[in-house]
Amino acid sequence: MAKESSNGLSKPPPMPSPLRNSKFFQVIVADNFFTGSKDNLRKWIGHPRFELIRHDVTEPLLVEVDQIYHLACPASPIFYKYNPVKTIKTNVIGTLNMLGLAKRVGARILLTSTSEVYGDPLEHPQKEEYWGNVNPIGVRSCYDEGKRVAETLMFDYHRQHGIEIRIARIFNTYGPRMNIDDGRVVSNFIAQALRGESLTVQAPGTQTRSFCYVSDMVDGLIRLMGGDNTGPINLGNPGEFTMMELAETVKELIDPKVPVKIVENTPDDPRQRKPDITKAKELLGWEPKITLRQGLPLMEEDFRQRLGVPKKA
Ligand SMILES: O=c1ccn([C@@H]2O[C@H](COP(=O)(O)OP(=O)(O)O[C@H]3OC[C@@H](O)[C@H](O)[C@H]3O)[C@@H](O)[C@H]2O)c(=O)[nH]1
Repeated sequence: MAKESSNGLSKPPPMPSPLRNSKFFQVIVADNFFTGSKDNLRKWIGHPRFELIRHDVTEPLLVEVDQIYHLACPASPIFYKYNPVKTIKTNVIGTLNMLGLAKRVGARILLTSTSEVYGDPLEHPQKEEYWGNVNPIGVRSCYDEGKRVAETLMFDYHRQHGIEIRIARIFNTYGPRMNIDDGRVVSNFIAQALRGESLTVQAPGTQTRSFCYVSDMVDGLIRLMGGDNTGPINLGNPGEFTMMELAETVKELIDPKVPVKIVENTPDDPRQRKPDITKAKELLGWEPKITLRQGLPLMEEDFRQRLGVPKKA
């Protein structure tokens, strides 16, 4: 049972799943493949302790598990805005279904929430105690309000039913095997530079983000799941860059000749984001190891292979 709960626990948890005592890990992946790809799972398909189910979390899922990583929801703004009703359904109905599953089988459940719960933040860097500055009727709200409701549901199930919960607030994350057309800034710039196209910096270019390499993120999520703290805990790399700086770094790495083009932005774009990761350091012993300058070349290599662009001699 979680030792730390900021809001007090009213009920003991359901009997923990007996699967906790099993000798081997088995992994079941459920994905509707709206943004995910089977190709990324190729090496596990056919493994005796791996199972892949085409499933949409907006429908109930009946499986026997002892840990649930509830990662479902498109995370790129262009994808989550594409079908906003579906996005909020995924966050509300999907989270209810996953919590229902956790309750039925006595599993611990981890939600990947987001830095977007802080909205366009008025505090910088963002601490977990900050309640955020979110527009409830904006075009991003299907995602940021969706994730805020998902956090609420997690805590309500924790307080009312004793479910063991973990919440991570993930900041912008990148790495190999990311969808080339994901639409987020790191994958866009790398793909554009490799194709010799202009890097599309959305105006004004002074807005900032903090970029976390995928293996650091996965390490943080596993520590959070295995630890004693409910969260929410920020997981992100505190290195902060303007989009113009990111474009210059990608140019320098891949092709100094590609131009930078300032393009139109949407009015909802947050101006700054940087995690305060004191909690993750203290409670999980976690901090990112891979800097942006170390992570970008690893992603470049993977994108080169997939785009068929050889390295210049
Ligand atoms: O081609 C592009 C794409 C994006 N951008 C800019 O880059 C910045 C970052 O945008 P991204 O699309 O990568 O995503 P955001 O950082 O806004 O949100 C993301 O970060 C937090 C995650 O939890 C969310 O899943 C995701 O929404 C924005 O200021 C955007 O205007 C560009 O300058 N050019």
